[in-house]
Amino acid sequence: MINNISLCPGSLTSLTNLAISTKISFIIFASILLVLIIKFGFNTCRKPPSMSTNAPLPPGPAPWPIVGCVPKLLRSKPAMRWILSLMAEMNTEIACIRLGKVHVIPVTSPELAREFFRKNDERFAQRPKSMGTEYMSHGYLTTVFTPLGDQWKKMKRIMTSELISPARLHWLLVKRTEEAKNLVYFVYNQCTKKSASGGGVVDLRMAIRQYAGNVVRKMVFNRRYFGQGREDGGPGLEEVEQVDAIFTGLSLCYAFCISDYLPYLRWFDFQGHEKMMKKTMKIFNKYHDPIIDQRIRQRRNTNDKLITEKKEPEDLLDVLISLKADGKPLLSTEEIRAQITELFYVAVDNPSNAVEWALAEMINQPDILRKAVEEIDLVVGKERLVQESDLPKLNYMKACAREALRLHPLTSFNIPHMSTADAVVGGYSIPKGSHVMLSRYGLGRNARIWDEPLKFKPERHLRMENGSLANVELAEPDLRFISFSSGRRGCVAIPIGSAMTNMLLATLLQAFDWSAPLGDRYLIDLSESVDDHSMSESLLAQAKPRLPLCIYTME
Ligand code: HEM
Repeated sequence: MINNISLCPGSLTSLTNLAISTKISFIIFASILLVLIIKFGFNTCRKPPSMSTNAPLPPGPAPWPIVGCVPKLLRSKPAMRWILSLMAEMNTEIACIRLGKVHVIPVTSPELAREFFRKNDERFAQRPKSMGTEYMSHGYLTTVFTPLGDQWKKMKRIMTSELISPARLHWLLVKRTEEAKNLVYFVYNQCTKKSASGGGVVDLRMAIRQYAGNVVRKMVFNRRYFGQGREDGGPGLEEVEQVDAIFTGLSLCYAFCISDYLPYLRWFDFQGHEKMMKKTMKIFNKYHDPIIDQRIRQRRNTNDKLITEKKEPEDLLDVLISLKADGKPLLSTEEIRAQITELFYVAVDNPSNAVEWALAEMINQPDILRKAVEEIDLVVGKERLVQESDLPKLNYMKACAREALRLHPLTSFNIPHMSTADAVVGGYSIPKGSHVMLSRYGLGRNARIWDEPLKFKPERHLRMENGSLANVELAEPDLRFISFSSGRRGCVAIPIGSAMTNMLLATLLQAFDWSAPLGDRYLIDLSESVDDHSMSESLLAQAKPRLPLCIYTME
C-alpha cells in the first residue's frame, strides 16, 4: 500500500521531476493540438490527403487533428457497434472514420464490396499490421495475417499445395470422420447420463467448439487430447483452455486497439489488449511447443538434416517438418509453430459459431428443423451416420448453415484489407493506406439486398436448376454477405471450411431430436453478446437420441 512506502529524498525528487515532466508533455501535446485546430479547423481534416482527385472522402464524423476520432472511439464501446450505428444514423453504406492517420473505411454495400475486392482487388490486397496479428503470426511468419510479400507467398503456397490440397484433405478424411463419431458419442453421454428417459440438456456450445478444435488437433497433431482426456469423449481442461484462447485471441486481433492507429502509445497498453494477447499466446505455446519440438527432434538430426528413412507423415505437423528446399528443411521451427497456431485460429471460430446459431434458430422454428431432419433421413437413412460424401444431396441442411453464416457472423467486420495506392471507389476517394473493412454483419443484414433480413429463412438460398434443387454452397463470391470473402486475400480453404460446418450441423441433426431446455413451448433466447455477435449465452438444448444404439458407441 502506498502509505507503507517510505521514500528517500532522492526518489522524492525524481517523482517530483516525473510529475513536472508529465505536466510539461501534456501542456506541449495540448498546445500543439490547439494550434493545429486553430490552423486547420475540423472540416479540412475531412479532405483526402494530397490526392490528385476531387472526389470526396466517404461520409463520416469530423476527426480531430492528429488523433482523429480515437477519443470518440474510446467513449463509444464497443467500437464495432458504434461504427455500425453511426453508418445507420448517416444512412450510408460506406463511411470514413479517421483514427490517428488511418482512414478506416467500413462498407455494407455488396456493389461497393465487389468494386473493392474484384475490380480493384490488387490495390486492396494488403493486410494492415496490428498489435494482435503481430503476436498471432509470430511476427508475420504465416499466411492469413501476414502482409503481401515473399513470406506470405511462401506460406500461402505451402497452405494450398501441401496442407489443404484436395489430395491432402482426402487423406485426412478418416480423422474428420472419427471426430464426427466422437461428437455423437460425447453428446449421447451428456444427455443420457442426466435422465432416465434417455434425453437431457446438453451444453451445445461446448460440444460444438470442441468438435471443431478436435478436428484441427487431429489433422495437425494426430491427437484429440493434449493431456489425459475424458472417457466420455468430452474435452479435458487443456482442450477447453486452448479453445477459449482461440476465441480470446481472435477477439483481440482487430479490436480497434488504440496503438494500431497511434503507435507511439503502444508502450502504455491503455486497453490492456497486449497483456491479454501475450497471455493467450502463452497458452498455445504451452500445449503446442513440446509436441512440435519433440517431433522435430525425431524427424531432423542435429545438423538440421531431415532423417529421410522415417515413416510416412501421420499428420500436418509431419508434413510441415518434412518440406524441403535444396535438401534443407523449408520451414524453421518458428515458422512451423506460427503456421500451426494460425490453423487453429482460422478453422475453429466460423464453423462453430454458425452451427450454434443455426441450431438455436431451428429449435425456435421447428418446421425448419423438421424439414432438415427429413432430408437427412431420406438421403442417409437411420442405419449409419451422415458422411461428407452425402453433403451434395443435403441442400436444405446446407441452406440452413448458409443462412446462419449470413445472419449471424461472429465478427462485425471481415479481416481488414489495406490499400497500396490511392483509389476512387464508388465515386469516393480512398487514400493509400486506408483500412477497408467489409461489414459481415451489415452486408448480411442489408435490407436493400435481403427480403426480411432479420429472419432466419433457409428457403431464400434454394434455387431450381433443370427441374431439381441447385447445389447450395456456403461460399458467396458475389459478396452479398461474407462467408469466405473473395479475391486474392479470400479464404483458400472453402472445401474444408464448408465440410466442417456442414458435417457438424448434419451430424447433430441426424443423431438427436432437439428442443428448448424447458420444453417445446419455450423459445431459445437469441440475443447477442455485447462485444461480438456470438450468442450471449451458451446454447443449451434438450437432446434425445434418434438412431440405433450401436451408432452411439466408439468401436
Ligand atoms: C467455415 C470456415 C471458414 C470461414 C467462414 C472462413 C472465412 C475466411 C475469411 C472471411 C477470410 C478473410 C478473407 C479476406 O480477407 O477477404 C479467410 C481467410 C483465410 N482463410 Fe478462411 N475461413 C474458414 C475456414 C478456414 C480454414 C479451415 C482454413 C485453413 C485450413 C482457412 C484458411 C484461410 C486462409 C489461409 C486465409 C487467408 C488468405 C490470405 O490472406 O492470403 N480458413 N477465411
